[in-house]
Amino acid sequence: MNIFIKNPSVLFFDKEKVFVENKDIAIENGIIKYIGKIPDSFQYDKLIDATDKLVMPGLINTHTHLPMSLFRNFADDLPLWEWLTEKVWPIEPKLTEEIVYWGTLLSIAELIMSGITCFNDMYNFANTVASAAKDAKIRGCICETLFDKTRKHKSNFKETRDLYNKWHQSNNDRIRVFIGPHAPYTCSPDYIEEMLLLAKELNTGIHIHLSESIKEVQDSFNMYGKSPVQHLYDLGLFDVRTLAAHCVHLSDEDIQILKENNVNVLYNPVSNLKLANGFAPIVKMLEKGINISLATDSSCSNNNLNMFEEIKLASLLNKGVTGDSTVVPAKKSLQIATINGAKALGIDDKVGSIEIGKCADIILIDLNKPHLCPRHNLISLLVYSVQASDVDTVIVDGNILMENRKLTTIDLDTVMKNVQLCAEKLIKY
Ligand SMILES: CSC[C@H]1O[C@@H](n2cnc3c(O)ncnc32)[C@H](O)[C@@H]1O
Ligand SMILES: [Zn+2]
Repeated sequence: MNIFIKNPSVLFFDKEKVFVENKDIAIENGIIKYIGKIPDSFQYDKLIDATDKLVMPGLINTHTHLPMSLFRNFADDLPLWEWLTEKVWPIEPKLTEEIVYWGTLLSIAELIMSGITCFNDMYNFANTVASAAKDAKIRGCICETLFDKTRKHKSNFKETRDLYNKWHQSNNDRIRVFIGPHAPYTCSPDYIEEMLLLAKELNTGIHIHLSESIKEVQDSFNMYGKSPVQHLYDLGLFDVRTLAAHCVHLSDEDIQILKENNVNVLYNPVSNLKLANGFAPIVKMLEKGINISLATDSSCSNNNLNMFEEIKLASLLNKGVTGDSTVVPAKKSLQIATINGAKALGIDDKVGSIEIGKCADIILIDLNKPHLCPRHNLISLLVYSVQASDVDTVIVDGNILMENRKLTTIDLDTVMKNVQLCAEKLIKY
């Protein structure tokens, strides 16, 4: 389908410059074909009048556990270890493919409705997560979580290999597959080394939780005599593309290792606050030139998938923590939520910014709202004033997934009904 977006304000990135200009956009077969003057010869199937709308790259949520929408508001006000071992891990063995499918689809509806066009998920039943992503036509990276400690059975690599063979670069390259060691504290060194070999063989990356809590760091020193970052570095894990979620408790030496090894840090400000894990040293890492991207974590530790909350918090929290109101300015938060996510996932040649030749993964924000008036500065407006419900239209790979806030690929009433039934089956009140 060819789409003509007429008269929008458009958010552009040019290296470190972030700016808004009024330019028409033409999309041909999923690709941004023209920006600005559209040739009279351009034939389109769909005209979108974007007067009073702002077009920006779709948000990229780089660390999710999508099926955990089923556990929303089920385990709150607990520290990470109790949250995992007393509430979440006891209930996860009751999940089935069907339950996971509905939970994932609910999360995907929430992603689309808050302007997220791409996710990076870590969960079991990754095949089912991929099926839901395929059905909804959203872009996403998946991995089957691998544990060999704290679980009865060591997960084998067959599932990951099958997942890779079935899904990697499938659906017009909307779906990619990573290797998913859960964390340094749930995977033994030998097991991590085997995963590294697999990642090298399959030429893909690693998605892992890292240095999330003080307990994790203390346990690592007790067990290995070194920090979790140093431990993974010594195992050679950072030889492949690594996406490390959280990275809250880091020494200066850890930060240097992350920088020297091009580790991508997936920043989860709300989840880090809610589980009382603390504040990741984002300003220090940005100063070093580490690629920071943004994420929500799961609906069980957040308790939603609203990236606009994370964007605002990324700016506010780091000002509060450092006592410096100039750090993580609005434009930086917008980069962290879009192009930096694409860089982390290795797809910045395809998505993450509005550029000719890139895939049309874009969202339209309705500016005709009282809390968005007057419009002094559209970049500040996007970070400090916009709400997820202001997202009007969402396009992924040239497919319209939401128009005037109506989902086109998901029957939301059916999904919500099924999720409620599944949640009642899982959790007896
Ligand atoms: C079974 S797949 C993924 C695994 O990770 C657990 N999880 C969710 N959020 C976090 C987090 O913030 N830190 C560590 N582990 C987390 C989830 O419950 C699953 O068991
Ligand atoms: Zn997580």
